[in-house]
Amino acid sequence: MDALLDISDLRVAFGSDPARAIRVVHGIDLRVEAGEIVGLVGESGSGKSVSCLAALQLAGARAKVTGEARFRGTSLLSLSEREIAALRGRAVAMIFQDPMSSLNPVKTLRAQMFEAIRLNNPALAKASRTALETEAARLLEEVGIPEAKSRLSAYPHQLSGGMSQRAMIAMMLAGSPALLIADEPTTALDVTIQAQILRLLKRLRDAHGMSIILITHDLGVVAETCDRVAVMYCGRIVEQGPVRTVFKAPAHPYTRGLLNSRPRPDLGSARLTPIGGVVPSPRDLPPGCAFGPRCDRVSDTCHAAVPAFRMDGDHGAACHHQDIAQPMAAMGGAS
Ligand SMILES: Nc1ncnc2c1ncn2[C@@H]1O[C@H](COP(=O)(O)OP(=O)(O)OP(=O)(O)O)[C@@H](O)[C@H]1O
Ligand code: NI
Repeated sequence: MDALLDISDLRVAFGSDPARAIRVVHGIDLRVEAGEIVGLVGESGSGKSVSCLAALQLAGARAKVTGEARFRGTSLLSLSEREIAALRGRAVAMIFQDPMSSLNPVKTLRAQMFEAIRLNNPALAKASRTALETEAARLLEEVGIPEAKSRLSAYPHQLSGGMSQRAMIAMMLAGSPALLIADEPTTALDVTIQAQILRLLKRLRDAHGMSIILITHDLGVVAETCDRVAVMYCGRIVEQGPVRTVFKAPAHPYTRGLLNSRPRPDLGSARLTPIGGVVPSPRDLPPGCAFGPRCDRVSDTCHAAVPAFRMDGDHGAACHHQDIAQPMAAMGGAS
């Protein structure tokens, strides 16, 4: 059966002159099944956002995108602007880190909810004010905004960060999307609110069978929320698999590094071991494996060739030394 979303060999470069274009995504493969929550992790600049934006034709006019991104079998990259615009919001929705910047500061929640409903729910495109009001209140209640009807007159600045993100999620639900791409949706929120929003996303998946791609820096968020995880480094997916498997027995040294550097309040900050070195710039990638210069297992082979991605069952990695994959016994797995 077709996956809900099937990205294959997706490449993104920026710049109009092909000879001088900066290549930032180097051929990624990612499948998302119906009802699945897939985490996309990696340090800043690894290409998480650009990959998702490119698949939806949102990477901007300067982006040169090749490869394939199929949604329910339809090739997204070959849709016309009108066709993809119709799909965005309805079948596929995106939410971002800073809900405040996505909300219009001079419009009430009511006006913005009505707009989202009219635009993304064809059945209510010409609905009466009463019908829109009922639907807006229903959506706000679904995302856990109490006394929804009375909140509709609020302006964005009257909502807390958590409430704003809930409101954004309510607007996105107006179109009943099958896939939600959530780009760092909780990074700007404090820990308690973050946990509430993540629980909300899981509840929406359970209630509607919605698939979610959750972009995050935070492996704790992945462990809590995701079924599968894909780890990106310098524009490539270097490891992917079920969250449990990847946390218990990471096959790529970069994944092991991320797991080791994850803050573990239970162990005290003394256990924090950051990955040495810095992420190379996409203008200046090292030859061979891009993680080579930071890797404790690096060998001549690593500098000579980019390692191919090898899948073993449902878990795979791109490392010349992945046979050295070791259980993360000391980490306690995905608790
Ligand atoms: N419009 C653009 N023009 C040129 N380069 C871009 C553009 N957008 C992104 N990039 C570059 O593409 C690379 C990947 O960026 P991207 O935003 O996808 O990273 P990310 O993994 O989402 O990081 P973060 O965690 O910081 O959001 C970066 O080197 C970035 O500078
Ligand atoms: Ni990003």
